[in-house]
Amino acid sequence: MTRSTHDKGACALRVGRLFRRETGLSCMVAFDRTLLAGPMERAIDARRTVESIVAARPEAVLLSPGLLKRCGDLFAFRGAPAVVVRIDYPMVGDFTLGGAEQHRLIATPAEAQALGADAVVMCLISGYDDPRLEADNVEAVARTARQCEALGLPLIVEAVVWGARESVELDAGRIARVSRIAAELGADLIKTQFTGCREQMRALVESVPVPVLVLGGAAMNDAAALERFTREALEGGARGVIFGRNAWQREAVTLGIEQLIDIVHGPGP
Ligand SMILES: O=C(CO)COP(=O)(O)O
Repeated sequence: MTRSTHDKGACALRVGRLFRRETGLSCMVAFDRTLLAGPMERAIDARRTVESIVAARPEAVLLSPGLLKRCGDLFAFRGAPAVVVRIDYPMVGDFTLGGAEQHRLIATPAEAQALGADAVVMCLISGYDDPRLEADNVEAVARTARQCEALGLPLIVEAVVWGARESVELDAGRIARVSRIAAELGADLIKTQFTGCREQMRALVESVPVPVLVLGGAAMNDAAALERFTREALEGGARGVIFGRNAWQREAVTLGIEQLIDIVHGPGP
């Protein structure tokens, strides 16, 4: 078997493990915001938050490299969620450095895999104030995709319209554009924004040749609104969700995530 055949198979195998067999969908929890924001409400004791997330058994949990080092043992049992590691540091929006946008890699795919990663995440951001940053970001995604291919490690690209040049209003066309670019650069999965419109999600999904997951954004604090948002995205063809604050900032973290899992997959037997 040639190396490339083997690696393509390894990546497909690992991508498949991120989805529930019965539904073909995935409910992931992103607990990586504190990498950029520092301590946050309901995430002061990071290990406790990870414990509460893992107890709900989502398909995967997204963590920073440092938190995986401190909390990896919480995933060391059969049937535990997969571990996805963020390997970049996007300084945009609230996270600019002294007001200036930047983007940096913080680990290689091989380093993340050595920590126990089943997949890695990095951003492709459309809308930096300085367009050269977008070019650098494109190059970093492409280089990382080639490294992931050599390891058979899935690359999830968070393809988003975020930077200083973008308006706050979500633009479905621009989101679809950056998602397609991410897939063409070599992403195995896309994590992107959802405008709330099923038809716009359908158009995006049809134009992107890899599975699409939607991110959650700021906590809605409204279970019905969150359910509606999730259902519309899935009806639009999204293969799942990867929610952060709308998962771990809920009042009862484990129960809230269990409810989210039921929305995605339907109630258990
Ligand atoms: O995109 C995310 C960070 O990876 C998810 O976090 P939020 O849902 O809290 O925005």
